[in-house]
Amino acid sequence: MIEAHQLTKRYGEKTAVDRLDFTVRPGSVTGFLGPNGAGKSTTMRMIVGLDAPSAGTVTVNGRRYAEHASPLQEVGALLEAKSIHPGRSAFDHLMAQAYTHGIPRRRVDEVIELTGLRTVAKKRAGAFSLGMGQRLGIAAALLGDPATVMLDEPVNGLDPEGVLWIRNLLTALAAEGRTVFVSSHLMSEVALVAEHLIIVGRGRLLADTTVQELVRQAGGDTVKVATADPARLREVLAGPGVEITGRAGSEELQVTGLTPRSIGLTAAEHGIALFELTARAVSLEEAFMDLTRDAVEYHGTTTGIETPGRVA
Ligand SMILES: Nc1ncnc2c1ncn2[C@@H]1O[C@H](COP(=O)(O)OP(=O)(O)OP(=O)(O)O)[C@@H](O)[C@H]1O
Repeated sequence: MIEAHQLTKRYGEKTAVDRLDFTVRPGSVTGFLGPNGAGKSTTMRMIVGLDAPSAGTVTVNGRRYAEHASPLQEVGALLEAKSIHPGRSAFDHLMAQAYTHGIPRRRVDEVIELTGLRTVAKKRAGAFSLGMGQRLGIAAALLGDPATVMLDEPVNGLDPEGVLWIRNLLTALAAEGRTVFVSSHLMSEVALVAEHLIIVGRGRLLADTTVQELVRQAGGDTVKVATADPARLREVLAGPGVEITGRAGSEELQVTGLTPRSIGLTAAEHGIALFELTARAVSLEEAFMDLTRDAVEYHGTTTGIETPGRVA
């Protein structure tokens, strides 16, 4: 479990992390999302004591990282800046870490197996591909068999096979009851593994939510219906929990609270012809962009490319 209370980091004038409050719980994957520069890496560095908070606190399993007798057994982290000796083999790198933390050799063999590094374990880490280097970083993070696993942008630059491997690994670690905290600036990627989402922008907490809830808040699932008689269709569809909008004079209606199937059946019952019946799920990417639009530091200036607006 990771708990942040009013966590703040200032670099001179710049507030990189601004009074963050959040809890990351065991047993599921929590996505840590935000545009570039939102403060994700800084927050993660503070979690493992690599940066000191300017104010507030963050604890792992109830204590600050530095207060744990065996921190590697509490939290395993893959952060962006890696410190792997390029001349050393993957095995030697892991052994060196294990040795300094009182971890048995058996565990080194286990993490090598778990991360699929067996065939390259004796090769120089400096000659590793990005994907192999990432696996080695994850092997190191898992060395202490930690209850909490934290990965900063783990799929950056990986090929589809590597992305899939990490996705499955994260799901498996959470299923074992671990706390899994993973950062990304891509909603589509996180939505595939995470249940819980912590979204930040310019250092501030923008949302502490679930994937489902975010979709619902963003307008849920809307059905677009086109008919020659929108006024009558409105009448027959009206009911509790049903919301219908549409511009005056337009053949198009936007309906929430009904499935395309029930709209089609009701229209048929009343002899109303439909020209179009399209389910339009609000994409998570759109919901995320809506939420973070004001927090993006650098907007492109290309005209004519716009994010599709939300359906009211
Ligand atoms: N050591 C530092 N000195 C000064 N400013 C810093 C330092 N580290 C980070 N920052 C600034 O703090 C802000 C947050 O940076 P951080 O790297 O935590 O964001 P991020 O969400 O991880 O972004 P990205 O997705 O690009 O990695 C940025 O504006 C960054 O420039």
